[in-house]
Amino acid sequence: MGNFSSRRSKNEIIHPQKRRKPDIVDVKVMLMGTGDSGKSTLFKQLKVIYEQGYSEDDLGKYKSVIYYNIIESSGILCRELLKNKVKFESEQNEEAAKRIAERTQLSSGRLSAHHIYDNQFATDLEGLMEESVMKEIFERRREFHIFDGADYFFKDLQRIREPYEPSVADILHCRRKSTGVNEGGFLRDGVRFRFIDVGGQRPERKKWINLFDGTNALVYVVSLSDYDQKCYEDDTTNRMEEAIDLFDEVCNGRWFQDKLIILVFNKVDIFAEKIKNSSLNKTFSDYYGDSPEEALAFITEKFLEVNKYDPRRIFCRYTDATDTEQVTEVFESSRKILIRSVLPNSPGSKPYTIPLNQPNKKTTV
Ligand SMILES: Nc1nc2c(ncn2[C@@H]2O[C@H](COP(=O)(O)OP(=O)(O)OP(=O)(O)O)[C@@H](O)[C@H]2O)c(=O)[nH]1
Ligand SMILES: [Mg+2]
Repeated sequence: MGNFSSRRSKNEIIHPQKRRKPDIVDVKVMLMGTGDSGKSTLFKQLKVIYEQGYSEDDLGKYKSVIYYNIIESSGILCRELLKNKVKFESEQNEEAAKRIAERTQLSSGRLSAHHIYDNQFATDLEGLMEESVMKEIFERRREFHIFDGADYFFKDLQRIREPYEPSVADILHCRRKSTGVNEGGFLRDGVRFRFIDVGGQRPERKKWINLFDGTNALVYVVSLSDYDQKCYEDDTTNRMEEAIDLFDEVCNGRWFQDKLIILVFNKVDIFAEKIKNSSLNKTFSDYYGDSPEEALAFITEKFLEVNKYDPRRIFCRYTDATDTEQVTEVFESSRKILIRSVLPNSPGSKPYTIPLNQPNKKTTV
């Protein structure tokens, strides 16, 4: 084995002060929450906001994810229509639904997305989206665990026909369930922020504990639109109740008792639409309010009240993870809170003063 230092001549010795790199402080942040809450969407926004964004090459890689999202969702809806023997407006539409149901069967899983999503498929689906029974079932899509980006893509099917190049907005709306660990971040003012994005579905949570070492803060992501939906995993447990239980477990567990916690209430856009027609009282019988603001405050309180430790260390933020402007505001205010927490002696640092339940100003419901 070579001895590297012995090879260095006297002339090469660098003055220690010149050699010293500026101190960089690492801040490790875990992004956690139940499945589908929007963790990876926020994670993708880090690249848009703090890095060089998505290159054409990066965008192209999402093409098959987007096709699979549409294939899977349209298959579920068509099979449901056929199972219920609904009356289509035309025989042509019924035939189209049968073709889609067949081509999206699990046995077609061996075919590539591009192979399934051919011209015939695109024409069938575009035609079906004008069919009234399809429109009706599409309104009920969340009962069948259709991903939240479906509305965005199904309204724009013609653009997705070949030759199709995904946009950044497409990347933010598509859905790929996380099964491993995504790690990324950025360097700002001598602080390297490392964000860890994990899978939130039940089997994925078993892996979380292996990642906690050295964590400085937790960003717990809640999907506000979950309040009237059942879990993908068992189709019986209410999603928001599961998110509250999981938050209880995590924030009171030994790893995060003394850590900074930022609760990000996500999907404000879907929540704002949904709350007009679906009362929170169906899920929480102790809710008696009737405005969206009251509903939001109630949900916030439901999460905060499980915390058994110093309540001032939990900060709440409200956002739509697909909206870069809103997410920038959330990340920037979180970055400041993190710096104050991790580097308490940094210039301009102040003790925590942000009161509980104070939504970030720009976000309205
Ligand atoms: N409309 C809307 N859609 C959102 C929002 N946040 C996330 N989505 C969509 O919700 C779906 C799921 O988001 P993900 O970021 O993949 O969820 P996740 O928490 O990473 O899920 P797992 O990896 O399974 O734990 C995607 O289709 C996103 O585009 C939001 O605030 N508004
Ligand atoms: Mg994910």
